[in-house]
Amino acid sequence: MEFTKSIQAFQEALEYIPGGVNSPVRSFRSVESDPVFIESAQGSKVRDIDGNEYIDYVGSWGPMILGHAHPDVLKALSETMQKGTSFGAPTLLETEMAKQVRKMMPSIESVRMVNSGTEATMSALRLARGYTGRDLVIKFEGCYHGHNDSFLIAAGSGALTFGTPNTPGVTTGTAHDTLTAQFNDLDSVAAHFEKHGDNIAALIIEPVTGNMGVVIPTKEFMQGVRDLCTKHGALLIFDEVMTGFRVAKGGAQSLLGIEPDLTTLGKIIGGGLPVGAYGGKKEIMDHLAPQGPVYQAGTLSGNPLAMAAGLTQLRLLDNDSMIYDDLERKAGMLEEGLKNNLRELDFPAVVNRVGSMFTLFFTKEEKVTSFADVMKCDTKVFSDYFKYSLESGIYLAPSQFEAGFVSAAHTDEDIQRTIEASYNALKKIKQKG
Ligand SMILES: Cc1ncc(COP(=O)(O)O)c(C=O)c1O
Ligand SMILES: N[C@H](C=O)CCC(=O)O
Repeated sequence: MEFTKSIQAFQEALEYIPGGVNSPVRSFRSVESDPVFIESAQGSKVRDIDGNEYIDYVGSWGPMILGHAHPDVLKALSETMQKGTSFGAPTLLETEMAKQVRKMMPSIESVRMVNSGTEATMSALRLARGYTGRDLVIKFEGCYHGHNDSFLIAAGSGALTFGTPNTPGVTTGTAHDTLTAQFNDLDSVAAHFEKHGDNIAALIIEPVTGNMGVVIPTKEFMQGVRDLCTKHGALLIFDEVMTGFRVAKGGAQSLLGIEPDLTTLGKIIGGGLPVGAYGGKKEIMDHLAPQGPVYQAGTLSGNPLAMAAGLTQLRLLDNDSMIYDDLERKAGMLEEGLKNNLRELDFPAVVNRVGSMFTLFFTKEEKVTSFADVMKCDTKVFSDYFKYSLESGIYLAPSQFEAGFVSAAHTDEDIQRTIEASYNALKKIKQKG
């Protein structure tokens, strides 16, 4: 494969954009390469500016559950834009979106639209603080909730990939108000509640993690977390920016059978446009301005183009009775194929998957159920695996600490090609020794 144009484009971008990218995870720095520049995408494939085509498992980091450039989403966008692109005034589309969200995720009685997942979690935390009159928040090591100061403490995703889980620029005071606990370790949560129970406003969690790779919670852990929040009067916030409408139609909360007090959303809800949302019980949401005293606003919030794309995507997901079964079947086929490869080649690694989210962890451990397990992964092996995959036309997230996404547009042939490419990549790594 030729990457000449991408290499040149990156050199130029470095001159004008910090690190050459508008979000750190897009850089291939942690896998010691230059990023490929994408020109177009269709269905399950992305194409770079050198003309190379890849089967895409990044899916714009989650939103593209129907695949790229879905004709219905494009049609909704093109029809909506003829009427104007932003009004800064209420539209019917916003209420339609709120109704659709409540239908698919009934714990969300009332929802406020924002422009990113980061805005959603930032606003949900402010609301939780305003509602409870308390200051502290519990988050989990390795979980990522966007780049708000309060959550860039022991953060996952790019912050973990690039070795800055506690980024400079966050004040000591802010960091002091964030308590960290261990995923799948209820004692670590209980200890905080015992010590600070009457000043904890909220506990925020990725109910299935994606930002340290896919780690699955035990039922006891999640129920225990719910019970501790209820007992101590703290709000339970499920950050479903990644898992919402992804792991199931009703998100991780429907899979786990646990109702959070607030939910944050993003990615899929925008159909590929910049959107976030947060919602929950009306009684809590009514503390937001103008109804209540907690202030949060946005010039472009509920933007008609974003609403049109997101609503179209959500309705397609809601109305197709087979779509989640089909995602499960294809992602299951991929999981089985990857596991067979590992067995055949006697290659130490673990595949974690929930619905259409998966991670292949390069570790000698039997299971990956905690942040400590994730930290034992061999990122050097991942780096080789990533590069061999890319060269054979498979586009993965350039970090061990991320999830891969299967979309409705992936075909069985795409999955088979991916399994073969994975086998070849593992074999090359073994031969290299
Ligand atoms: C679970 C989770 N929360 C929050 C965010 C932040 O969303 P955004 O990148 O849209 O700000 C992300 C992704 O970046 C995420 O995966
Ligand atoms: N892991 C992040 C979100 O899920 C990746 C997206 C980004 O930060 O650009």
